[in-house]
Amino acid sequence: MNNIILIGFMGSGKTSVGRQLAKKLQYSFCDTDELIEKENKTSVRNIFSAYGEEYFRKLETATISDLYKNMTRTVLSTGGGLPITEGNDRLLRRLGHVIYLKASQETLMKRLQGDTSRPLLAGENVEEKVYDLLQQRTPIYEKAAHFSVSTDHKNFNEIIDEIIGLCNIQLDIFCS
Ligand SMILES: Nc1ncnc2c1ncn2[C@@H]1O[C@H](COP(=O)(O)OP(=O)(O)O)[C@@H](O)[C@H]1O
Ligand SMILES: O=C(O)C1=C[C@@H](OP(=O)(O)O)[C@@H](O)[C@H](O)C1
Ligand SMILES: [Mg+2]
Repeated sequence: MNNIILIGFMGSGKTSVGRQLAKKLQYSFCDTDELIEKENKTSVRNIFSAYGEEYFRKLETATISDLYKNMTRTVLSTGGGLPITEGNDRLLRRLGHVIYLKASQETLMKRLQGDTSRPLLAGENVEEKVYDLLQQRTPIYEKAAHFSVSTDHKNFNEIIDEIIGLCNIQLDIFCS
């Protein structure tokens, strides 16, 4: 159980917090979107437009199923919709500590402003889309996670230190 899994809504900071957390812990870093893009040699946006959301969800489940074999000392950031697919919560929890990065609608709107990489938020009425998805998904994130961390008005270091505290990880500090 020496892995940390980050879940939460688009824009909650899973990818950016995960990368910095891994660096601080000297852990490996993986992001399910990045693994899928590498494996399929194209962007998440292209996969959605060419094959649809359902196909992308199958790729997500296959990706986390594969990781179980040899993932250790790793921070895994997930795509925001990954825990929504039935059964994925169980797959995530057997990989490690599952942390839900929470953010308010207001914070998310600020962080997602001008984004063009997330197909579910493309086009008009982004605020309404975020609101509806947040209503649907919040209880699922809460149920899937071992711990929740609010990210509103917090910088990356504050969030990272909170996660480390929750997972009870002892940091070895090497002075040279
Ligand atoms: N705590 C934070 N403070 C300020 N900006 C943040 C914070 N968390 C995330 N961001 C910014 O929000 C945007 C989305 O973050 P990202 O890590 O891609 O989220 P996710 O992977 O959850 O969709 C990025 O521009 C990132 O720098
Ligand atoms: O919430 C979602 O359904 C999605 C979130 C995205 O990842 P981020 O949460 O890292 O933005 C990416 O997997 C895809 O666009 C779908
Ligand atoms: Mg991400």
